[in-house]
Amino acid sequence: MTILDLQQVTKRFGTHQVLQAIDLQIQTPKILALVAPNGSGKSTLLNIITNLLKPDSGSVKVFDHSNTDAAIFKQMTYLQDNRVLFNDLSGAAHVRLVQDVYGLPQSEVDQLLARLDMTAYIHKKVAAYSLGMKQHLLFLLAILPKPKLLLLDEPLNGLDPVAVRTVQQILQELYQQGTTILFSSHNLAQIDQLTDQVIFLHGGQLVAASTLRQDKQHYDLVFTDVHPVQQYLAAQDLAASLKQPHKLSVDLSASQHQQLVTWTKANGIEILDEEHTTETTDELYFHVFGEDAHETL
Ligand SMILES: Nc1ncnc2c1ncn2[C@@H]1O[C@H](COP(=O)(O)OP(=O)(O)OP(=O)(O)O)[C@@H](O)[C@H]1O
Repeated sequence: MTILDLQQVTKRFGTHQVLQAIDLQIQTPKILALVAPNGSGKSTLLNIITNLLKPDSGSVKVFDHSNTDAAIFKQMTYLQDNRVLFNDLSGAAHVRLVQDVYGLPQSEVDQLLARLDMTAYIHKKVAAYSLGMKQHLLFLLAILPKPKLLLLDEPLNGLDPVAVRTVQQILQELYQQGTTILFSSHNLAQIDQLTDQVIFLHGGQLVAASTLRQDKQHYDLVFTDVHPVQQYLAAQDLAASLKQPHKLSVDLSASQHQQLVTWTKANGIEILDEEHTTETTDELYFHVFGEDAHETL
C-alpha cells in the first residue's frame, strides 16, 4: 500500500504557477520535512493533499484512495494554522469534538493534556490563548486520533524550547508506532533534530535533500603537495579553497572523490589527512535557494 501518492500535481493562482508537476510517493513510514522560503507553496501543497484545495491538474492518493474519499480522514489528520480554531469555544470543547468523532477514551486525552502541560488553560476560551497555547491545542487535536498519516504546517511555530522538545518526542514516538509525518518548518536546526529526510520546494518542484547530500559532500584534505592538486581541481571546474599551506576544502561527489584519489596516486601525491562532513539542512537550504532565500526567511 502506498501511503501518499502525488502525480503531476499543478496549481496556479492567477499568473503565479505555485506548484509545477509535483510527484511525491511515500511507500514506508517516515518523518519528512517540507522546506522552502515564505510564499513558496508549502501550505498550498498540504491543502491540496488534504483536499481543502483542488489542484489544477494531477492526482492525490492517500492509502491508495483518492483524497476526495472522506474515509481517508479516519487515518489522516492535518495541523493547519490557528485560524481554524473557534475563538468562542474552549480548548476542551475542541477536544470533545475530536473525541466524539473518533471515539477516544478520556484517559488518553487526559494523559496528553498533562504531557503537553495544557490542563491549566484547556477550559479557557481560545480567544484568551497565546500563540503557543493555540499551537499546543492544534497539535493535540491533530495527534489525538493517532493518525497513520500526520500532516503538520509549521507545528513548532511559537513553541518555547521545552514544548518543542515535548512535541519532537511525541512525533518520534508516533513515527516509531508506524505514523508517517509530513511537516513544514522554517527552523532548520529543529528539522535536523527530528529527521534527515528533507524535501525542498523550489520553483514549484520538489527536490529531495538526500539526492543533494548523496551528490556532494564537503571534504577537508591535506596533501603532501597541494599545488598540482589545485591545478587538477581547477581543470575539473571544482572550486577548492586553500585553508592551510597543505590543506584544501572542496565539495565533491563520491565519483569525483574517487577520481581525485586515483589521480593523486598516479601522480605520486599522498593524502595525509581527510575529513568529510555531510551538509546540514541549513547549508543545503542556501545551496538550493541561494542568498535570495535569506531575505525571505
Ligand atoms: N487563495 C489564494 N489566492 C491567491 N494566491 C494565493 C492563495 N493561496 C496562496 N496564494 C499564493 O500562493 C503562494 C504560495 O502560498 P503558500 O501559503 O502555499 O506558501 P507557503 O510556502 O506556505 O508560505 P509561508 O512559509 O509563508 O507559510 C504565495 O505567493 C501566496 O500568495
